Amino acid sequence: MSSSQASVFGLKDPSLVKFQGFIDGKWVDAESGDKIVVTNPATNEELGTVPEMGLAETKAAIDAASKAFAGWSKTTAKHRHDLLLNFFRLMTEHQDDLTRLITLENGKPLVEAKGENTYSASFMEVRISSKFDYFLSLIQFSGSVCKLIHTGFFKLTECHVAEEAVRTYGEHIPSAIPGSRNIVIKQPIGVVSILTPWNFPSAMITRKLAAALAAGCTAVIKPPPETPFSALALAELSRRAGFPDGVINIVTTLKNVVEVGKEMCENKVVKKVSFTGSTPVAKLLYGMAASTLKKVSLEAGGNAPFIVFDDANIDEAIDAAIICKFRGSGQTCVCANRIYVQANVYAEFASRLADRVSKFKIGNGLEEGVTHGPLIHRRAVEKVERHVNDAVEKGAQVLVGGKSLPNSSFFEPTVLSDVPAEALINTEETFGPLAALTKFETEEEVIRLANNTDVGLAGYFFSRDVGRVWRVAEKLEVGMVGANTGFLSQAVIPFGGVKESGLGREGGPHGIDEYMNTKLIVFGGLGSV
Ligand SMILES: O=CCCC(=O)O
Repeated sequence: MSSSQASVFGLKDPSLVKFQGFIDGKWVDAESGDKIVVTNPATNEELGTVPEMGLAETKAAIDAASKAFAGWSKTTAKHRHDLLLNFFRLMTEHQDDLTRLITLENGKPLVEAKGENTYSASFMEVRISSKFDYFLSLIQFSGSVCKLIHTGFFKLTECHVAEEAVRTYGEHIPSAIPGSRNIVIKQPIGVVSILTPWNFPSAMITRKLAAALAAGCTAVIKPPPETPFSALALAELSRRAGFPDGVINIVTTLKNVVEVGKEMCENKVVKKVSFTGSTPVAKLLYGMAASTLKKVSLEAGGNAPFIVFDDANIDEAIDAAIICKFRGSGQTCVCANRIYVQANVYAEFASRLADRVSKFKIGNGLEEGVTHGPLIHRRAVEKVERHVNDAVEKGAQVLVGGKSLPNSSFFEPTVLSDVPAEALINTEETFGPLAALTKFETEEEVIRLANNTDVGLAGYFFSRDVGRVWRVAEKLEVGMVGANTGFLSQAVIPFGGVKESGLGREGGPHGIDEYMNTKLIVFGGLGSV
């Protein structure tokens, strides 16, 4: 592709738009010459193409990562930390362009895409003001959410993923054997395969990559075919930041995804697989990685309950439901999927939520005033449609929205009330802008409903009763609980789920550990010293 083709993206720095994969520090096409067409989900217009890579390119990328590991794993933690900070600064410097790329290929409005870039960069380094920027973007997005900001939040963000590079401490364990010492050290695990989804084209890469790089690992990344341009721009910035050839490699694929994924999970050289996506795919990859007993981090599907008790602050609960349900047009793995509201406050909550949702403006995320973009493709729209129709057939009422826009990837932000327990939405993650409200009577009943699912990523609830807050937080079968908040995501938290939502934790000190081996060294022969 020529620079004039890159100019359709309208970036200040068009050289961030890459139409090739990235292997061993070089921009490369597929051996076959085949291409994947990438479209803008808001307009269905073609944005450009990337190579349809296969087994040969995947092996080459793994080989490059393996050669690079020899040198990269021996660099000092301080050196890796400094390069990660360079990466962070470049992501911040090119914020406008990276934001625009996310909107163009994913569809989310610019204000949200900017929030994603800030979030994404924060995996490299968290600045206090950068998290503040993220919340500002949410304020614009949701109206009156500013009440969610409190000073304690900023203190929590003073720990950085890049900073964790210099904190991979070992241990000394007093020995049970006379004349010996037990020392435990941490070593980078090796080549890492990273497979990411389209809902966060940038942040789901850096959440894994920053920790891998900080630990001293090298990586082969397979971005999703819907949103490869953000990934390729990150590769370009990693080159500018000074990461050596082969440390970061990107293989783009669509049709060959099965053979590429299999190689990424089964190749003996790869020592760790990190995946974010659906539970069925997580299970497949887990099975493949088992053939060589690789370490895995799997962040899979959620079906988050969002519970409003009648002692809650209803204003705050509504603000939180808006963020929690409609962020990314509902295409976020931690989005509320089932909203349970206690009988006494049900009518008020339902009508006020519907009123707020009726004021959303859907459209092309590049346009001023648009609050919500399209879904990623028509298949995603069809799933939301199926869930709405099923719930309505089973007795639910449409309070607002309920329809798709013809021949497009847009679905009206929707609120359904009186959704029965047997509706599909209660057992499957919708991944769309559909708030499904169900009335409940007692705490015991709602805990049973909330936990009645095979997955357990995030769960949220609102209550001002301190005893209940502790009780419910402990009883929810999820990896992450929002108690009086609908927003959890930060670079420093242990992000991950229980049950069929996955394995492992990403982010902060827990995240870097996933990319390291623990080694014991027993020093003997020390006599009586
Ligand atoms: O969709 C998965 C990740 C969402 C987040 O990090 O907030």
